[in-house]
Amino acid sequence: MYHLFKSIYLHATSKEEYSILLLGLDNAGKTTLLEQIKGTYTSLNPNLKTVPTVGQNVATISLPPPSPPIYLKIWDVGGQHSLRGLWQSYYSSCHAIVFVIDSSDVGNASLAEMGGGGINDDQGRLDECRLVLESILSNDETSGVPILVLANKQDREDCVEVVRIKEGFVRKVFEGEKGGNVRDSRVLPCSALTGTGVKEAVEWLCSRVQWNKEARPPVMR
Ligand SMILES: Nc1nc2c(ncn2[C@@H]2O[C@H](COP(=O)(O)OP(=O)(O)OP(=O)(O)O)[C@@H](O)[C@H]2O)c(=O)[nH]1
Ligand SMILES: [Mg+2]
Repeated sequence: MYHLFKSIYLHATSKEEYSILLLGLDNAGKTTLLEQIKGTYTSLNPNLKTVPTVGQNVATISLPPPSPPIYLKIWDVGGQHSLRGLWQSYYSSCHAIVFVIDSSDVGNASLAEMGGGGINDDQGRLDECRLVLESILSNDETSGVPILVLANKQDREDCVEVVRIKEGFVRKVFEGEKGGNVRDSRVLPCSALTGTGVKEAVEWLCSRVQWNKEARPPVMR
């Protein structure tokens, strides 16, 4: 009887917790995004003066009503080339991935012919971004995991607009050979620095991890 009451009590008082993994090239804005999310959903002061991440940062948030009472545990990992090998150790336990792109560093001219840029094209880091996104999508352990692509730094004058990133880059990667399985995905604009688009991103994640909960069940906390 004790055990029955205990399990009823635990069920009534615990919340579902989902892990969200922030990935993307170094300098994309992952840590700034995590800080902005902390500032929006917790009483902690955001520190927007970031330094390159070596290792990981983590924050747990819950959304105010009418959002469902769940926790999102958000993992921010370093994006430098030498640190990307660590990413896969997070794949099997994450419930959604956010791929952050620096929209001012993907080369405006070359988006129309992704990967085929001539010598004078301003490629930015488009090719590197494509290879990294492809390697995430083609990993078996991310199969079926919802992916949100954030076209970050939309506050910058030299940014490429979200529709170009979506049509000229993301769609091609998802539909390409290394696109992996069909999965829930979305491309949204944001500015981690100013906070524009951050709530929309978190709300999308919140709904998608719950839709996918039979495939990737939450941890109870
Ligand atoms: N203008 C603008 N700058 C941004 C934005 N997001 C991040 N930055 C700047 O971009 C630089 C890198 O941001 P970080 O958040 O440290 O980048 P990161 O993705 O965590 O980088 P790593 O830790 O090396 O993987 C910092 O100077 C940020 O202030 C944004 O939305 N707009
Ligand atoms: Mg960082």
